Amino acid sequence: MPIQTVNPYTNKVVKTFEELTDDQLERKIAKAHKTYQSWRNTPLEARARLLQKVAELMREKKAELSRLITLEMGKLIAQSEAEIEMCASVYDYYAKNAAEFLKDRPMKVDSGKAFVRLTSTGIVLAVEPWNYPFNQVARLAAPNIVGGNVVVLKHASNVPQCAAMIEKLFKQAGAPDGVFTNLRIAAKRVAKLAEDQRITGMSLTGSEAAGASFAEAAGRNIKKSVLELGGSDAFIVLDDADIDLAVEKAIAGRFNNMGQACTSSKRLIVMEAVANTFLQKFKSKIENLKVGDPMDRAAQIGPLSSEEAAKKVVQQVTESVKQGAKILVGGKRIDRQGAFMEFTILTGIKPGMVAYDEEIFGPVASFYRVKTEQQAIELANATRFGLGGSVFSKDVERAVRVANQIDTGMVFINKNVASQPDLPFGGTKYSGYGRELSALGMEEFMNRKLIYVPQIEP
Ligand SMILES: O=CCCCC(=O)O
Repeated sequence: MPIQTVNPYTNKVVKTFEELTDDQLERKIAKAHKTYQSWRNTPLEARARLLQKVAELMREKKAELSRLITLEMGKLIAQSEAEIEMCASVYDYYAKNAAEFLKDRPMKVDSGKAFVRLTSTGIVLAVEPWNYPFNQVARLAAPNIVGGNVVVLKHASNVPQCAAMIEKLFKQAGAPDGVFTNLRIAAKRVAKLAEDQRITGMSLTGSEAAGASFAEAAGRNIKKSVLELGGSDAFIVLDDADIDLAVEKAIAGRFNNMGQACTSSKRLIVMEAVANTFLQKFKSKIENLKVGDPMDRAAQIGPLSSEEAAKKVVQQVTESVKQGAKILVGGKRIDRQGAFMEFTILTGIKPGMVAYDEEIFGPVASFYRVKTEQQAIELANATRFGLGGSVFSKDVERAVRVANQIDTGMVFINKNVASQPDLPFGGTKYSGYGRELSALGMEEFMNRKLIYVPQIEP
């Protein structure tokens, strides 16, 4: 994959970038390593101030940064702005809470004194995806940098300008060279980086296949890794749900970012008693939306991230239809230039069909009817993925009881899954392991060091 900006609204190449040579790469890692020696000893207050400054700059430059996201991966401009706001709140959150999260943890011991202290470990390698090109980076960079680690980023090859901009923001905020470093390299060079002893932790958000080879490289080198991979989140609507609320959240959950999120509400599982009402309202809200330039605030449907992405999603739909699924709405490319496809609802999906077995990373809602709560739970769990899920019911205790039986890392009640800085984010099963955000995200690449002072007998 060339490292280049291709505008998915036009499918035109905007700019192509050279990869770093091996020498350049080595110089950047050496610099990051050298900087780590001083950064780890820089007072926490100064590290927190850096994050605050990054947050401020992001808000100041919101219009420019949002346009870059939209240019490179096609997100509707208002959603790009929301990403930048969210991202600034992640930097703020860790700036404000790091001192609390890093407090020594006293241990109960029979004699003497013992505590666990979180200490930094070195360079953390972040391999990040294009779908939230600023926010995915923030969730790894903020807790690690404030914790005293330094970060090197291998970003997706289709968002090189976003990647360069994040490095620039850190510099403008006053970060010493090497605290945050953008590595413009191809994915195939990551395995070699895993062998580098200066790199002490590795985090990847991406596909299951990329995660497996990344974890293998980390494992061979006895390195801690965190994986945030795909998902097939169930969006369960129980028979006592507020249907208008459920419809509103299902639209956001499935179609925000053109359905290109690991936590998109990919499977709508609705109890028979309310299924027709839900489906009719859901369908009516996605018909007759305005298709257009994602830079134009009036557009409601923009392009997918690339021509290949749009082709793949339409092909998954076509294959599912050949296998017996039905298209209720959409299902096709939109007849215009750019990586466009229609918002789609699929019904009649059965095990063995592509739509049942694979993650569909685009604007396709898979609709299922179930008769009972138990069937909803079983269907929700009938996937290799275990990232998130939602349960809708006016009876919160009932919803929590259902949530408790869903095998995922996160379940939201009466809300679509969406990250926020103070909630842990991550999955189980083939969706990966480890957590980002909240206090848990702060610990992944820190050393939980025991310090024990025995009682010296006089
Ligand atoms: O692909 C992962 C998307 C995460 C979306 C979020 O941060 O809510």
